[in-house]
Amino acid sequence: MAFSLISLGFDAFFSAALEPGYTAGRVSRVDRGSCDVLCEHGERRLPWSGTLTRAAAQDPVALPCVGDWVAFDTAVRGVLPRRTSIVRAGVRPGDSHGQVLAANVDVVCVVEPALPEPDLGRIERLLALAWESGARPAVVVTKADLADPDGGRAEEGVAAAPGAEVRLVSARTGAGLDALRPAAGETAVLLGRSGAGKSTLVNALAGTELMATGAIREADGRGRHTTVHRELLLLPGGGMIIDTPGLRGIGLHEAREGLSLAFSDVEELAEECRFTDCAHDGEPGCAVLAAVATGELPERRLASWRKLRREAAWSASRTDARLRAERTREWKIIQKSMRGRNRP
Ligand SMILES: Nc1nc2c(ncn2[C@@H]2O[C@H](COP(=O)(O)OP(=O)(O)OP(=O)(O)O)[C@@H](O)[C@H]2O)c(=O)[nH]1
Ligand SMILES: [Zn+2]
Repeated sequence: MAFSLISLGFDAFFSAALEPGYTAGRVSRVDRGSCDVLCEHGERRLPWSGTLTRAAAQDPVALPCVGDWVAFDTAVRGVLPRRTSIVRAGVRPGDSHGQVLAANVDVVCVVEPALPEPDLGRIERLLALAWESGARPAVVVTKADLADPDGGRAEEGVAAAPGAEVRLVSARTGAGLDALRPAAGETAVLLGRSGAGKSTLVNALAGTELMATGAIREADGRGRHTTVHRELLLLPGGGMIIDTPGLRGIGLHEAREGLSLAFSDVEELAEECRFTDCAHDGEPGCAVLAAVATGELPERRLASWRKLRREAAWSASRTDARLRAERTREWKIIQKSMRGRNRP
């Protein structure tokens, strides 16, 4: 099956970056050393080129990830600039590079089940990641059929997500599903813990089409619901969705801007503090603590903001240390070559 690039979300932003002689395609899935690419010729499995492998040795962020637009011939030559990218902190110890979870998505859905009760701290963490990505964030509370009919927790969920859409859905009853469907040419990604109901949601949105995929998967023994790969899927109606395996211990990576947006209510309060460098730690005239005292700002949320800010600052300091080391190394190489040149 051939794909029209426009229906996959290709536009002038990407075509401007495509060098002549290469074909453009969208990465639907990544494996070790190769990826599946959707393009005008259908679906292709392509290896990395040598140049790409070398670039990735310097910075793993150069490798294609699901949702990327790539330039290829017989191999993937390069990744086109990402319009949006969801970046988590590196997973290996001592890793100061980020890991790109998905690229060029329009909507990031933070998926959290209604039961057991939604983990507001996890929602806030993933929302910071979502805001930082440049895409539209949304909170999707799944398994609405199991939720308390009074919906008290859903309101708390809304308070934890200022500026983001909050949607209550049930894959079981179909409630709220249609509002979730990405528009034609748009891409949504689902982020959330294992068991949150992401794959069930994808199946419900895909209807019969993906059930066939499920059957194919059963035939190759991979099982139907075990999401082990991030994968870009085409939905009826022309939208695309990226299902991800449940994320455990997702760390923030340079998420300062994302945190400001995810905690815009706290930051707005902080602007009202008497001292511009107020640490909200008992200083006189602190608007943040005043809001906690009146109950306007939940104490839990303030604690969550502090924790995530510390984490983001730590990750940024690691990146700064790496950049300094790289700069020193480059400087030494330059000095060495200059010394060589000056020698008689
Ligand atoms: N009652 C109810 N159960 C649901 C609903 N959606 C999902 N479930 C159940 O929740 C469990 C987990 O759903 P999955 O879709 O596999 O969760 P996941 O987020 O994809 O998990 P990973 O693939 O491991 O990341 C399954 O037993 C589903 O049947 C819903 O709307 N209502
Ligand atoms: Zn203050």
